[in-house]
Amino acid sequence: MCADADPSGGRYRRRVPETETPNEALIRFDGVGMTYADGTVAVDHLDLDVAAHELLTLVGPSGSGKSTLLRMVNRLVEPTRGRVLLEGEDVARVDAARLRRGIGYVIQDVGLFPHRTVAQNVATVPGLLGWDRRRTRERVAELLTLVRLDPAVHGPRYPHELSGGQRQRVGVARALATHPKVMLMDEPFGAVDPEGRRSLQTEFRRIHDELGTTVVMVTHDIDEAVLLGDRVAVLSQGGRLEQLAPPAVVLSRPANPFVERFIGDARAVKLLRVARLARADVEPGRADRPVVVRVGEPLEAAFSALAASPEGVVGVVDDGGAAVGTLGPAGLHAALRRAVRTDEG
Ligand SMILES: Nc1ncnc2c1ncn2[C@@H]1O[C@H](COP(=O)(O)OP(=O)(O)OP(=O)(O)O)[C@@H](O)[C@H]1O
Repeated sequence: MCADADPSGGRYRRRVPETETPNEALIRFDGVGMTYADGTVAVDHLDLDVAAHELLTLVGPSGSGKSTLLRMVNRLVEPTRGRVLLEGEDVARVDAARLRRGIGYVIQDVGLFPHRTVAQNVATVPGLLGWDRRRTRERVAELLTLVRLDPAVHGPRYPHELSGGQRQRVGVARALATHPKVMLMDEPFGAVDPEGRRSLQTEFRRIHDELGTTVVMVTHDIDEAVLLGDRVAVLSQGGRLEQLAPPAVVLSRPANPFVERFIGDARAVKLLRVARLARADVEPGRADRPVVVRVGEPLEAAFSALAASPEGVVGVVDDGGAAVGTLGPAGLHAALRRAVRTDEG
């Protein structure tokens, strides 16, 4: 399949190094189930593959088993049936401490050590692994810069001297310290106010695109799930997988009434936000129009620009600002159709 036929708009595939098989499963939930000691069936029976470099969001109402599933990967929960394979290896056979050192884990309130500075917090796992001071210091500075904190200013501070959003950034930096292949995130931005949350989400997406770390993220917020995920897994009670698909497909073709209800209102608006303009949608030529949109921008921007254009045509430029061509209503329609196309259907 060529990149333009990819329902994620090429976002995911572009990040996969060419030497790797794009759809190789890094994490496999193989017939997993979890019944807690009091008889609660959190997850009944679930099969699910997470591809290398993918950002998979697990979304569903409270009690649908999202955290239980996530915690099976780093063995904070041992499934009562089935197995979880990480790079083909049953995690139950891997020493738990070693397993966890290789997996980043970010939770809602971060769990930073209050009496250690930001820099010391980020250096926690490198310290456990015996990295020398210089290597650790360089890595800490690199990571704080990556999450847009200033190592000189924020590094020496204590967690209580930061805002909630900044603490969450430190949590992300700490989880990335040892270049983990996998990041598990449980409502990572849940405690942050809505405005800070949106900028953290955008930045986390950028970091993910840059690093290509495989991420499984739990959220109960469908907007967050479709904004961030390469694919979205919608769960209901008992860890039942109601739909697993790229965001544009979930939004345009919910698998059943449960998913439709869970998405709620404004599906079309959400779809315009997650689907992105690709070169294939553009009429090649000069972008000599007063209103201009960029390849890769959400279709929402193209839609607004078209609505504002008296002629119903806007210019399109690439990332570097070079002219690519023009976009009219037919191109926008084609872009939407491409976004919602799916191999399964
Ligand atoms: N240690 C436990 N003992 C007994 N039941 C538990 C335990 N942990 C979770 N559960 C139950 O398992 C079910 C799934 O819980 P889980 O935390 O995985 O759901 P969730 O989808 O992450 O929910 P939330 O969005 O509220 O965090 C719930 O009914 C919960 O009460």
